[in-house]
Amino acid sequence: MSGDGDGGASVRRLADWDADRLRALAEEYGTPLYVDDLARVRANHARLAAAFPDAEVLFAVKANAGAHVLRALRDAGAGAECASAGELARALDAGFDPADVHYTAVNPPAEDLDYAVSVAAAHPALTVTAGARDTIERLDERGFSGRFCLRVHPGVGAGHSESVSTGKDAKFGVPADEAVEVLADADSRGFDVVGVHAHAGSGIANDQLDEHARVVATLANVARATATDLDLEFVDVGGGFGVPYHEDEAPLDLDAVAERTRDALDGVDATLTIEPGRYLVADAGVLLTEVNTVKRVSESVIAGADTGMTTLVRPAMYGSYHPIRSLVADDRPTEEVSVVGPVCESTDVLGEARDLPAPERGDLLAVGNAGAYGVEMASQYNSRPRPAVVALDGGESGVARRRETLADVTHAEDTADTYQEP
Ligand SMILES: Cc1ncc(COP(=O)(O)O)c(C=O)c1O
Ligand SMILES: N[C@@H](CCCC[NH3+])C(=O)O
Repeated sequence: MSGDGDGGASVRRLADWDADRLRALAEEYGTPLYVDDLARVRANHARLAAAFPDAEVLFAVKANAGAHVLRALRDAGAGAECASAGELARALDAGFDPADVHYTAVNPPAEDLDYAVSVAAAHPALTVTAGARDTIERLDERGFSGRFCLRVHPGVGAGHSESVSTGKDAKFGVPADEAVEVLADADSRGFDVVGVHAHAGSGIANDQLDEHARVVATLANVARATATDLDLEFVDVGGGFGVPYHEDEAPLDLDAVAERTRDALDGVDATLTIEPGRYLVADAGVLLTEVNTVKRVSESVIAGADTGMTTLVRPAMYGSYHPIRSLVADDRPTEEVSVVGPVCESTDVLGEARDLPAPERGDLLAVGNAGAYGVEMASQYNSRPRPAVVALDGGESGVARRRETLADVTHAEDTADTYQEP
């Protein structure tokens, strides 16, 4: 793990992290602990920006909304794509210029829309993206007349699993064959129509570039069909750029993605916008957890760790693979180990049948690629406080998010009145 985020390397594997540094961080801050390396975030942004030199890059805040990450990406020159009022507030707090911020609503609650419309009134440079006729009407009802982008349902999906494919038979966007009419409607309501958007799904791999290209081509067709009536500023082809989770998986061929994107745009006269989340932060983060229980059940070895699905839900939720490394001296014999958490669910597993040094109580484990959709999807299920997050930057480290306490778990409840009043 070098201080420059491993420079231009297109992937940082879990094995590349400095074990001594991770052990020292666990010692200093305790476990479970998320570690986000900001140098790596910046390196990922620089590589992406180099592959898409003419594109506007918006960071999909949902992947990791920590202020440390947002500030690092803002300073690197990225904008922000926000899926909720909360993400919008966090992006503005982190100092993003509203001109570089898109609020991309999916059937937004009324409070979200009220907030977004008020932000748009105060900051006319903000772009609001909607993917339903209802959302357009609800914006109109609130007097919105700002920069507007239409999310299109392209009819083509992609991603690491069916559950994260958004482009086909899903709730997102207006069907592509209705897009021209809906854009004209938004225009007639006085919205400043500036763009079209689509997102195929999350975790697009090298063998899904055809799907990606079809999504881009669909948007390009919509843009061309409206060109005489509307002066579209940008075509936003979404995010979804995948990263390798398995140790032997090849990195995404970013140049190929960029080339297929340019080809599919086929000369459309508008800025290309991309909104990656995972690609910028996944391999910049690890989760550190300590083994507190070792069991040998039949032929299996189970290492019970001090955290699991409440901290990193992806394995339980999608069956996702995250690399796991034991940070103990590697002179122990290797065994096939399942790493499980402390939650009362059988799916509370961080990794199954991994070749690891025979586990012992007190071992420190690192779970890789935890920088995206890790702490963001953490919960307090089983009344478990969420872990701390530490930011690394070169030789420096500091708490980016403090460890929650039991008081944080109960603070929204007025315990004295519980069960007293209806
Ligand atoms: C609209 C939109 N943009 C961007 C993203 C970011 O996706 P990823 O983190 O896979 O790049 C998502 C999530 O899938 C999304 O729904
Ligand atoms: N949360 C998902 C990705 C979905 C992103 C939001 N559309 C994951 O962890 O892979």
